[in-house]
Amino acid sequence: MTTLVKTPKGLHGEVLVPGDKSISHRVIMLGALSEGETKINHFLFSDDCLSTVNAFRDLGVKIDIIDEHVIVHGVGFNGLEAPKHELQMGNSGTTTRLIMGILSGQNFSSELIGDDSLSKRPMNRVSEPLATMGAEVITTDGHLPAIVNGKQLHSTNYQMKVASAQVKSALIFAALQANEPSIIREKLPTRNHTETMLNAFGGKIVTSEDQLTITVNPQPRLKGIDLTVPGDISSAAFFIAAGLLVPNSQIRLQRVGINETRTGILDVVKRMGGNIQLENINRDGEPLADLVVTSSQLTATDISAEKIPAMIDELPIIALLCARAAGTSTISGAEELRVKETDRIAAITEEFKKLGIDITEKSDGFVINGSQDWHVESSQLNSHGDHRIGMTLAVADLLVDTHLELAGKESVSISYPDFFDDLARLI
Ligand SMILES: O=C(O)C1=C[C@@H](OP(=O)(O)O)[C@@H](O)[C@H](O)C1
Ligand SMILES: C=C(OP(=O)(O)O)C(=O)O
Repeated sequence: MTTLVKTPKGLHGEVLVPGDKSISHRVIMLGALSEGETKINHFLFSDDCLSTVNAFRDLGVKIDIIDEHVIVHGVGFNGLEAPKHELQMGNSGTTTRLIMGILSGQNFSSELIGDDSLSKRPMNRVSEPLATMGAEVITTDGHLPAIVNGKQLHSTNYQMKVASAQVKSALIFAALQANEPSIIREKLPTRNHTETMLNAFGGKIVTSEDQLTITVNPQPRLKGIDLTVPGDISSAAFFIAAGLLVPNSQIRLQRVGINETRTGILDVVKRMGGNIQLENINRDGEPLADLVVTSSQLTATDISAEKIPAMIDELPIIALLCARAAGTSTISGAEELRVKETDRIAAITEEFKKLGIDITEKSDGFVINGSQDWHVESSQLNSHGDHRIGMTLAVADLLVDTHLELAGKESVSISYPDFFDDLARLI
């Protein structure tokens, strides 16, 4: 891979990890639905989050970007305007599914379109539960393009069928516009940013002690806030792996979000014997810490369904940790990976085999026999247009002497436009 020095002698330095993608999407949405201004620091300027910014601009919301800061001039739930053309969702599943919940309760219709990858991803997981509230989301055989015909919504008491923060959040956004309180029951706890952020904006969302039942009180008057977005642990994950796997490394990852619905990777690394120290922990609002990562010898682990939501986007890079660890690791209950930007189970298996990794594809995950000694079978790697596969392969490149080519490396701009620059600075 042209930008990198082969097999570096160790990675050293600090990375200010870019803003959290999930939180960046939500702060634009909540800011738009609030009264007054929302001022955002450390917003993630990546393609996915810009899809959210552009969609809300198309809905009549003024959003200023001044230097590195974003100011959303909120219009309230009743202030969105009918878009003059289709809303372009780009590659972003989060934008699409959350906005469906918002648009379902408006008094106009909207059409949502997306790129080829997004147009293959399932949308009936959102349109069907929304229909229990009287919403009308008309998909194309369960996919985009979709038309959302805004309706007066009523409350729901809904048991979720998939463990998905996107589906949960769509239902919460719709429930805010309903006439009575709604109850949403999760299968497994998923990231809770919508709930915690809504409460910070003045909403009343109550989560049960086991995190599985969410009660949404409708018709809140939301007020804009000032927010500094924490670093994205899903982006930090690539440097966590690089720091652990490249011998003689020590890296400090600054101001990373450590919300416990997202830190599955930290638990896995600990179980595998990896050395990550948390420093400068700050628990005002979304918790943050610096992560200090030191090269470690890893041992194999098993990851099953109940652990998956807290590390769903980190599974490609966790699979790489397993590929380097001593022993046989299994990842199961991860069938959701098949409906991400690409089929991540198939893509990881195909690309890891090129690297000489002993990996077996399962319907819901992998079995991986780890080794420090891979015999590269093909140097022509492919991101499959998926940012997380691309960054995983870039970390793998640090571990082999063979010159590798990565097709589709530009896909990193979906969540981490400066990824290759930040990596190069550590070498
Ligand atoms: O709500 C969110 O911000 C996200 C939820 C997850 O998707 P699912 O809800 O489909 O699990 C995750 O994979 C995605 O990157 C971001
Ligand atoms: C799955 C992801 O995002 P989204 O669903 O928003 O496209 C991701 O970022 O890995």
